[in-house]
Amino acid sequence: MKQADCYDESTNGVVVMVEPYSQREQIQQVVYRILDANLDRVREGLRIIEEWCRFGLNSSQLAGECKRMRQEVASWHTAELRAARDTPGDAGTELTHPQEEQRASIKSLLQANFCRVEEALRVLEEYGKLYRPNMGKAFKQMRYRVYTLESNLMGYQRHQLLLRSRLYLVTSPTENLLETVEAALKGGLTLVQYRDKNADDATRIALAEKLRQLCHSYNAIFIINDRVDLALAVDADGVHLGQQDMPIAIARQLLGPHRLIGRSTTNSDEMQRAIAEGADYIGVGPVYETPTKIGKPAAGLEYVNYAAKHCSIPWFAIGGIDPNNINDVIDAGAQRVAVVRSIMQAEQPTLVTQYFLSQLNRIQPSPEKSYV
Ligand SMILES: Cc1ncc(COP(=O)(O)OP(=O)(O)O)c(N)n1
Ligand SMILES: Cc1nc(C(=O)O)sc1CCOP(=O)(O)O
Ligand SMILES: [Mg+2]
Repeated sequence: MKQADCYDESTNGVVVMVEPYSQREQIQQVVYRILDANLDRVREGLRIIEEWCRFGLNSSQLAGECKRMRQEVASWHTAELRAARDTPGDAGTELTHPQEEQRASIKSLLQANFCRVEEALRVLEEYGKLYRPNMGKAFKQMRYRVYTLESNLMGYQRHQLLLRSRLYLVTSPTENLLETVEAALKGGLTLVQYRDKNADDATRIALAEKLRQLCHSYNAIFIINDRVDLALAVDADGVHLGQQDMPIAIARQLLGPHRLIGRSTTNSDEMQRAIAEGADYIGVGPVYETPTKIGKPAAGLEYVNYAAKHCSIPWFAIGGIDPNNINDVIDAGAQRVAVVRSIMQAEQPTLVTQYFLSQLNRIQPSPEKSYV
């Protein structure tokens, strides 16, 4: 109705007959309500994402992009759209999905809100065409900006976590793989690589899916050893490639700019090539000879020392590192280490993880050198 329904206090109970909306006007009101609700939805979702960019990632660039989009959305939220709001009459306000009540991680919280924003933008794009000639186009463009923001944010987030990660667990096949990895995650581990040289692909995919979920529920990075196709299949955070594995340039083409690529290196030439080819991190080793990689001669603490002086990207000393020699490796200049047996074969993986981290966290983080 355009005026008070039937009873109006201002007329002391005198019934005022009002002219009903025409069918066309009723439809217009519905469109206004849809636009009003979805403009709010986009702004709320962007605000939730913006808070993480600002306080969680300290990224004024990503937070600024969220803010600019919120302001643009606000400029479309006219008084007539707001006036159409009818919250008590909205049949959708009580509909919630059980997953809205619970979020497993920051990643799933962000993904849920990106999804909400993108859906609402699509609604604004379609119904907006009925309201203003250029509204559909404006929200289509914004939807693409949000896709770009999502991809940048997820990539940035991964990279930040890589920079903060001091300990890297490379798994070996065992019956209680998930339990052992979870125990290490409970000890504060933030970087895991799934490595199994012998399992068939079906087994690898099934285990990798479970490991990815587990790692992400602890806000840890999940990497696949050797296989770019498996990394894509299970939506891993990246891949680790040795000198005989796929060239980095091809892996980058397949994985896109935001997933991580690690490379094994044994000497300064391999290190410098890996950096030039765009690796996100390198393995530096074997520091000591190890039964986990039979036949690979030790590169020794000298190479660790070289990496400490010359490596411009995050690097992990690997090979034969255990609680007894970790301090020698640290003294040679390592700030990050990768281990297999020390955690996979530990009786108490949580305690061993905590011990490694306690030693590694004693070192002041020095920025990666900007020269090689
Ligand atoms: C962190 C890390 N560093 C080195 C390796 C070894 O990779 P590669 O040389 O390809 O040997 P395999 O692991 O495939 O046997 C690694 N996996 N992780
Ligand atoms: C998988 C691997 N790569 C290495 C390299 O130097 O490239 S050493 C290594 C095995 C490390 O196992 P552990 O911690 O049990 O010694
Ligand atoms: Mg390999």
